[in-house]
This record gives sequence, C-alpha cells and structure tokens, in this order.
Amino acid sequence: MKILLVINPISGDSDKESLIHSIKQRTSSKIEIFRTTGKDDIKKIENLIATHDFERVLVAGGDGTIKLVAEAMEDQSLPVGILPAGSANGLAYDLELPIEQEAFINVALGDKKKEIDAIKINDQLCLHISDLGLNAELIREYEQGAFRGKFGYALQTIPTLFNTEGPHDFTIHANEKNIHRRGIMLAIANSKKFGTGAMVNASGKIDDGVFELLLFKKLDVFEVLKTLTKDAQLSPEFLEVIPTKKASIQTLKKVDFQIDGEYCKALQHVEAEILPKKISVFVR
Ligand SMILES: Nc1ncnc2c1ncn2[C@@H]1O[C@H](COP(=O)(O)OP(=O)(O)OP(=O)(O)O)[C@@H](O)[C@H]1O
Repeated sequence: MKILLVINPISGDSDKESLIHSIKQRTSSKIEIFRTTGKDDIKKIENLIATHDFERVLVAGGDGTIKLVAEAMEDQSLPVGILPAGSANGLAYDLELPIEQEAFINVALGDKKKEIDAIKINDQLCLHISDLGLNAELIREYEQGAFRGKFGYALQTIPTLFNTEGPHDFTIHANEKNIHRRGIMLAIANSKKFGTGAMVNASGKIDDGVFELLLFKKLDVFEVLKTLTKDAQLSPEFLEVIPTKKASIQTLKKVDFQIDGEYCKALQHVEAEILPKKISVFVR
C-alpha cells in the first residue's frame, strides 16, 4: 500500500526535509510526495488520489493545507494523518495531537481514527473555524505583510485593532428564527479553540453533527485574556453562542471573511451547513 504525503513548503517555519526523513524511517510503505505550489493544488491532489491506490494521506502544513486536501477528497475519502507544520495548527491543537515531531508522526502512521464533521460554507469546506469581521481583517493584513509565522500575526494585530472596520450588522437565520445582531466578529466554529489556543467554544465538539455561531459583541481585553485559561466562562455581554446545523448570514455591508486561516474576499452573504463525520483523521 502507498501513502500520499502532501507538504506545504512555505507553511510555518519548520524543516520539512527532516520531517520527510523521519517519516521514511518509520514506515516501510511506499511514499508519494506532493509539494504544494499555491496554484491548482486541489485539482492536482484530486488527480493523484484518483490515479493511485493510496491507503492514507499525510498532510504537513497548517489548517489551510488540510482544508485543500479535504476539498481534493470530496469524491474519494482517505483517512488523514496530520503533521502539524503550519503557523498556528488550530485543528491539530483541537484534536490534542502531540506537538513533538516523533510523536505526531507515530499518530499519523498509527491505526486510531476519529471521524470529524466539516462545515460546507458557500462553495468551500471548513474543518476548523471561519469568521466574518475582525479576525479575517487580521488575516488579510497578515497575508499582505512581509512576515509569516506567529511573528507576522503579532506584527499585524495592533494596526488591525486600531483600524478595524467593525462593528458589523448581521442578520442570521438559524434554527428557524431570524435574528439581528451587531458585533465585531461572527465566527462559524467546528472547533473549540482558535489556532492561537484561545478557548472560544468550550461546549463545541468536532464530531457532534452541530456547529456553533459565535457572535463577539465587543472588544474586551479582560474577556480575551480569559479565553487563554482552560475552563473560561465568557460573559454573554462579550460572546453569544448559537449552536445549529444550518445557517444563513447576511451583512449590511461587505465584511472580510476567512475560512481555516485562508482569507476569502469580503462578502455580504454566507450559507453554512454541517456535513457530519465528513473526514476521518488519525488521533492518539
Ligand atoms: N509553494 C507555495 N507557495 C505559496 N503559497 C503556497 C504554496 N503552497 C501552498 N500555499 C498556500 O499556503 C496556504 C496554506 O497554508 P497553511 O494555512 O497550511 O499554513 P500556515 O503556515 O498556517 O499558513 P499561514 O502562514 O498563511 O498561516 C494556502 O493558501 C496555499 O494555497
């Protein structure tokens, strides 16, 4: 049997060649390596999967790389071994994968699997968290900036906070109700935590057939600091949580939008629907 290893050469700041070397030392399976280029990767991975007999796919990158592999497997699903090698690795964090290289390779090459949900958002897949507003603004600035990795995000945070375009007006249709809300950000969450580790959706489960809409009403430094603690009880004045399987969101003006850390252009309308147990990932 063969393994497909998808590597994003530019993600994070880890040494991918030493990673490849370690993987080869730990398996006797034949490994086909695909290095992403940032252009037509989904189509190329889709073709590779259709023309080979792979037993699993390993992904070395961040959430954006896992997302594009998931999209390439819409017709033919293989179990995914995550090798956290991005700037933030939100999904790996949420699945409590080990952070040490040797340990996460063992998990990715192991047998224990878990089926996780995905969210279909407009015409894309979201495995981790998507949002409209402040965080998407930050990601837009980061992608245009000169520095990648955690330092790049840190560098963009202050100017983004000062120049933010919010608050925004959201009309949400979910659970057979229409509600109007004003906030700095509306997240669509499959996961409990942001890639930074911030716990914003403590009751969310990645395999329960439900996602959460998280409405952040205002910027509150004290509440933001609480998200860094383990069992953060966030004030309803700061965060409103709406669990649902399907939602339609309309904004008054165009709002910056991101899915799994990938900036998508600003828009006014989002349709989201849960896809229960969409992909299978190796866990410890
Ligand atoms: N060779 C490449 N050159 C430029 N961009 C690439 C390349 N390969 C993949 N990409 C882009 O990298 C993005 C995915 O990066 P990913 O989120 O996995 O890593 P990351 O380190 O978390 O990224 P970021 O630094 O943007 O947060 C996708 O937008 C993809 O198109």
